Amino acid sequence: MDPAIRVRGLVTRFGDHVVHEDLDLDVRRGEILGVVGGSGTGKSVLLRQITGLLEPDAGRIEVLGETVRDTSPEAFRRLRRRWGVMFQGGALFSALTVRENVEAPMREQLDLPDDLRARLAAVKVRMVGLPADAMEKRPSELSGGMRKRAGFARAIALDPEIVFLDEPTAGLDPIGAAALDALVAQLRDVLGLTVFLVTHDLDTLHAICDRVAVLAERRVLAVGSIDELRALPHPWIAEYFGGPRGRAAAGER
Ligand SMILES: Nc1ncnc2c1ncn2[C@@H]1O[C@H](COP(=O)(O)OP(=O)(O)OP(=O)(O)O)[C@@H](O)[C@H]1O
Repeated sequence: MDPAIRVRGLVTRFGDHVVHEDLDLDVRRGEILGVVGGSGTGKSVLLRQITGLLEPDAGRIEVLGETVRDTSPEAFRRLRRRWGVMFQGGALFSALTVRENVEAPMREQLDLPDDLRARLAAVKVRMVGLPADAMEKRPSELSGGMRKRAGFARAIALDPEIVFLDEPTAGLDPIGAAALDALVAQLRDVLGLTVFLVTHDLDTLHAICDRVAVLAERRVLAVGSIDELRALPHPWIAEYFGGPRGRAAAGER
C-alpha cells in the first residue's frame, strides 16, 4: 500500500543556511511515527512543508497519494481536509471558547447548520477526554494539559486520516504527558489515524511510537523501531537512545 506521506529529495534553505538536503521519508498508513532530532534540525519546518504551509526549495511531497502544493487551490483545499494539525502549545485562538476553536475548521471547510456543528464539536471535545463544561471556556481558563486536549479536538474536527502533532507533551507534567500519550494511541487505534509526531519526549517514543525517524545531518539519517535505531553506531543516535535519559525511558539503569 502507498505510504500516507512520501517525501523525496527535499531541500530547504534559509539564505545560506541549509536545513534539509536531499531528505527522504515515508510515513506508513496507520503508524505513529516519532520524529526526533537536535534543536534546529528542521522538524517543525518539515511538518509545515508536508502540510503545505511552507514551500520547500526542491523536492516532492505526496500526502495520501496526492502531491502537496502542485495541485489546484481547490484540490489542495480538499486534501487539507484529510489531515489535522496540533501546533506547539495547542495554538488555540485565545479569544474563542473551546467549542468555537473546535468549530473553526468546520466553519472554514464545511457548510453545516449551527446546531449540528455545535453537536459535532461536543463529540470531539468528549473524545479527547475534556469535561463538558470546558466547552464554553477560553484557553486561558484551562490547564496546559487541557489546552493540549482542546488543540487535539480541533485537529480531529474534520475526521482526518492523518494528524500532525508538534511536541504535544512539551510543558506537561509526567502524569499529564503519559495521559496525552495514551490518548494519542487510543485515538489512533479507534480512528485508524496515521500520526506524524515531532517530539523530544523519550517516554513518548517508547510508549506509543511504532517507528522513529531521526533528523540529523540535514536529512532523515535513520528510521526504524527504537531497538533498530539503538543498534546503529551513529554517535548522536547512540547518545540519544543510550544516554542516561534514553536508558531510563527504556526502563534500564
Ligand atoms: N521562516 C524562517 N526563516 C529563517 N529561518 C528559519 C525559518 N523557519 C525556521 N528557520 C530555521 O530553520 C531551522 C530549523 O527550524 P525548526 O523550527 O524546524 O527546528 P526544529 O528541529 O523543529 O527545532 P526544535 O527542536 O528546537 O523545535 C532553524 O535553524 C531555524 O532557525
